[in-house]
Amino acid sequence: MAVSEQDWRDEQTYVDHVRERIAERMDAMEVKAGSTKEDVVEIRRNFWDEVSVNLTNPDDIAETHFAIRQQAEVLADKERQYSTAAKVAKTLARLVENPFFGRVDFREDGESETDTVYIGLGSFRDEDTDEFLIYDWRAPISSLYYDHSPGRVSFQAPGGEITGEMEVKRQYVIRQGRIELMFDANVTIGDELLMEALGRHSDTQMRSIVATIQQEQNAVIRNDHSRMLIVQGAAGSGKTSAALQRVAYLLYKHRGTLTARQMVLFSPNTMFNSYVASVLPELGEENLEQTTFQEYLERRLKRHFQVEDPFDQLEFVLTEENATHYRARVEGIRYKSSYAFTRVIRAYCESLLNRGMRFRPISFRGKVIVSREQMREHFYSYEPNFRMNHRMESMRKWLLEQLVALEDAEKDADWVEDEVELLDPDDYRKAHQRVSRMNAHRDEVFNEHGQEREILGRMVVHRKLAKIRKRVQKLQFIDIPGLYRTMLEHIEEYAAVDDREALPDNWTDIARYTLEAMEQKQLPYEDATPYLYMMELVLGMSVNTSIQHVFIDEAQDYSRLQIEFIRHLFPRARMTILGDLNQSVYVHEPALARAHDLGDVYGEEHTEFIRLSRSYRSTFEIVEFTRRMTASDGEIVPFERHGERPRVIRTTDAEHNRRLVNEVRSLQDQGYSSIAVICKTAAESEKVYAAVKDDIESSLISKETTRFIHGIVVIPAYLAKGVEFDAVVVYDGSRTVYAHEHERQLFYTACTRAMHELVILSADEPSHFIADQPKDTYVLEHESETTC
Ligand SMILES: Nc1ncnc2c1ncn2[C@@H]1O[C@H](COP(=O)(O)OP(=O)(O)OP(=O)(O)O)[C@@H](O)[C@H]1O
Repeated sequence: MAVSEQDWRDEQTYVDHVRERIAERMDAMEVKAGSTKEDVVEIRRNFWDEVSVNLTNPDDIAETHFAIRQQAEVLADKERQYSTAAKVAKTLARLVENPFFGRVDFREDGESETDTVYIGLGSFRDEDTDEFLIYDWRAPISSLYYDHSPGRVSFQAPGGEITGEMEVKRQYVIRQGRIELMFDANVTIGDELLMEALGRHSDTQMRSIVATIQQEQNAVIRNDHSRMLIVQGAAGSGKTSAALQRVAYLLYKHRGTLTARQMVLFSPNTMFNSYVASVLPELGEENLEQTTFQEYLERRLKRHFQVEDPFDQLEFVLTEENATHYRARVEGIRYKSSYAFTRVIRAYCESLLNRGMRFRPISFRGKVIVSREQMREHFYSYEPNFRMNHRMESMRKWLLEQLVALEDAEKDADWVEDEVELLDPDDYRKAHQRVSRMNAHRDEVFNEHGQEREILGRMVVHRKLAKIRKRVQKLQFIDIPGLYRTMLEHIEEYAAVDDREALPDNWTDIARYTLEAMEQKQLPYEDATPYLYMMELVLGMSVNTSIQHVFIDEAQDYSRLQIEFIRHLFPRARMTILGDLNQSVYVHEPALARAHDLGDVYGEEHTEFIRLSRSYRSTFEIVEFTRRMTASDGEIVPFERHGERPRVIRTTDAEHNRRLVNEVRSLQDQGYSSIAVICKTAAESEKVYAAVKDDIESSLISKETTRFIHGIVVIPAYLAKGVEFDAVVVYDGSRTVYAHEHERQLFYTACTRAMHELVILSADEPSHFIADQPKDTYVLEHESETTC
């Protein structure tokens, strides 16, 4: 709807007025922040002058302690004031540039006056009139802007639902205080503004989307009742964006009780972390902790094994087809990610209460002091219904007692005698003091020398046993690798009758692959979570109770067991999982494949599913081409932003790399600066990079890359997951490269990274993932016809 010239003038006047008030506040804040900072410096400098330290007697000590605490509290309070002021100052600096992006005029039922609500990145209240000149985009009333068109509307306020009439919904693009675009929208968030946002070139960092959040995304962002929120959405439908704006929303809604440190995001790789790191700071919030599941596995298992990462596992699947154990391994990966295998692990651990627990003997100076048999006997002397965690606690206690008994038994041994001679004078002094204290109130004269000798002897043995004690404390007397091995070797005994069918025929080969790797102190990725799960069931779950919200992005990469594992790890947390089955590049069974079964992780009533079907990243033409590669093409809706149709270029081996260089150059000439040459594997990426690096300035991305790099990159498809580029050149989309069904998702992921242009080179006949598409969704060129 057109906006009149008078409206433009009025709105600009309002912008000017708001900016003036913000600027005044900024000046005032600067003065205040300056004086708070001076206070902080002053208190730090004079900290000890303000505290009188007197340690003469217990009363003085207590008084000194109290004075220090009081002074530390004053300092902490000032520091808090300063950091709050700094945060407000940052928000004001953002608001002065771009005070708001939306407006709704709302008349609440029963009221005669219409409120004009301007919506921006943060709230701003005029302190003289007590009027909100800008509302934070996360305020309850702001949801009107995201959820409704003008007409009858309602929103949820803390006190309940508020209904009324929305008379105007207006959107703005304001840069450095000038309104550049403005229009009235009558359908959700007007396409013009979104078009403007999506038409821009990509960046090294993801941007916030607050001005153009769509209704379906808003449902994800503001969902505050589900314990588990499962978001499934097409490539480019804004899952990651919605997740990050959701973090900002939750931090706003629960300010005072929730901090960024109580939230954690599991992401696909460290490069992705750097890509999304600027969104929350842009929204005026601190970043939440970001990690990868692999980091967690390695942290827990590195003492025992070198844990394979998912990328190496995938490289194996994509490149080692001729290996003798290929089929066994691929089937093993699938089976071990299934829920049937999780049940086997549980059944096995349950059976250990009756038999089969494996122990490591405890030896000291080459002599077994507690044998496996003794431990086994003790372990199985408990009542059968004595649970595993209680047994472990009792075993630990019992073994520590054995060590104390050993101190007693060994203290007079000859080797101890020798070691006593070598003790420090300080140890002698300590032993002497102890003896004096012991004898202080006794009338008889004791053999003080003998007493000291005994203390010193115990000291020697106690110290020698330190390592063993630590191992006992950590329950390292349980042979976890041995247990896992036994479970693999005798799996049929533990698979319930219903689950036996799920067991692959070639299980012996599958087990052998893992056992051989374990011999080499390596753990295949498909075994890492099952192994850790079994370990936790036996030794007790480690938990982190401070985390309140867990976000899992690219959730299609997780098995059901991994999701459950995370749930146990953070027992107090709510979980938001976001994924796209069409991008399941790994061969394991993704938990999302049976998303509705995930309802029982927290219970159906606490679980909600949301589907995002609009795809925003790529042009209409790219989405039309890619969506049919998936099984859910009907659920993927392109956004009406048009561009060129994808081009498939049939090359020859001899001309392939030259054509690649020409294509990249031509894309650069069209003004695209972020261009990805997407290869199938790391090995292919290395080869391509070596071949073209002298002709085009580019960077090779590997799993070790930690920063998202702008410019031209050569990258394996699986590492490009989650990120995007202005233009994508798929290095070789021929049928010899993308031949198998399990490579469909990889190919789809590669193609859907493109925002504006997609080019696919093909050194042979194009893959059937391309050939099966309707011919009018892409342009097929032949090298001979188009060589420039
Ligand atoms: N409401 C929106 N307004 C503006 N841009 C949006 C919106 N939603 C998504 N986008 C843009 O679309 C692109 C894709 O978003 P995002 O990466 O969040 O999608 P995704 O679903 O996580 O994608 P994928 O699964 O393919 O990694 C980003 O450039 C993002 O900024």
